[in-house]
Amino acid sequence: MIQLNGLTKRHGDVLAVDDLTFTVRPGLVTGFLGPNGAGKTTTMRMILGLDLPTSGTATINGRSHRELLHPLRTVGSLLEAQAVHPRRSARKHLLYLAQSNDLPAGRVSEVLNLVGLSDVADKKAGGFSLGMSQRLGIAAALLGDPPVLLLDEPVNGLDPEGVLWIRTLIRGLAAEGRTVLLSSHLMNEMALTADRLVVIGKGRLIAEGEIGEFTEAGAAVIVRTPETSFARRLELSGALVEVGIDGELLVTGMSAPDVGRLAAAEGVPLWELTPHRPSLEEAFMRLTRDSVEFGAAR
Ligand SMILES: Nc1ncnc2c1ncn2[C@@H]1O[C@H](COP(=O)(O)OP(=O)(O)OP(=O)(O)O)[C@@H](O)[C@H]1O
Repeated sequence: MIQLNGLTKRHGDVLAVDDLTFTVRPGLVTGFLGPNGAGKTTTMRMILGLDLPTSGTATINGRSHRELLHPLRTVGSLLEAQAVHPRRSARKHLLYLAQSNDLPAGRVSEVLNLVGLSDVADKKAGGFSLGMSQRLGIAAALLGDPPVLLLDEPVNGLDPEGVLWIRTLIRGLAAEGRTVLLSSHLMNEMALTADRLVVIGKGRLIAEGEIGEFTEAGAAVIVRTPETSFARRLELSGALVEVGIDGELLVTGMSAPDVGRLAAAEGVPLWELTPHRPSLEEAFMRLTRDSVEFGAAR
């Protein structure tokens, strides 16, 4: 389990992370989302003891990272910037990590096999493609067989086969009871991989919950009718109505059957009555539209 309590990080004038409190539970994949500059990497770096909080705490299974005797046995991580010596082979890199964490050398071959790098294990890591480097990073994260994993943009640079591979791997790790915190900008991928979401913007918590709750919250009914006064009639019955660019009504707060019943009772002809559930991407854009650091003018 990962627990954040009032976690805050200030870089000069920038409040990169602002009083974050949330829990990442075991046995689930928790997606960590936010627009560019929201503070995701800074939060992960503080959980991993790479940045010191200005205030607040981050603990992994009840301890701060610096209290962990053999960190790789408790938490594995993949951060965007990979620190691998370019002239060192994948195997040597992992052996070095294993030694410094008192892990058996035999574990190195196991993780190389698990990530599909056995054939290139003795090649210099400097010549690896982005996808191979990601796989090496994942091998390092899994080296200590840790109960907690933090993965920042793990599908970066992977081809479709690699993306499917990592999705299956991550889901399997959570199914084994591990705690997995995963950040990604790819919403479709997140929708397929995560069970829960934590969304932040400008360093602050915006929302958290089961993935289905995010799309349910934005559920609407698309209505087309030649009767322009029907929008007002819907509002008088408690619905919220937005008019789309083609004149269609986007109705929230009322189910499709109730819209249909009201139309029938009023004798209003309907040309369309379609329940609409937003994609995770639409739900995310709606949630974070006030927290985008570098957005296009609207
Ligand atoms: N070392 C630093 N010095 C000054 N400002 C920093 C530093 N690190 C991060 N920031 C600022 O803190 C904020 C949060 O950055 P962070 O990289 O954590 O966001 P992010 O959500 O990971 O973004 P992205 O999705 O673009 O990777 C940004 O405004 C960033 O410019």
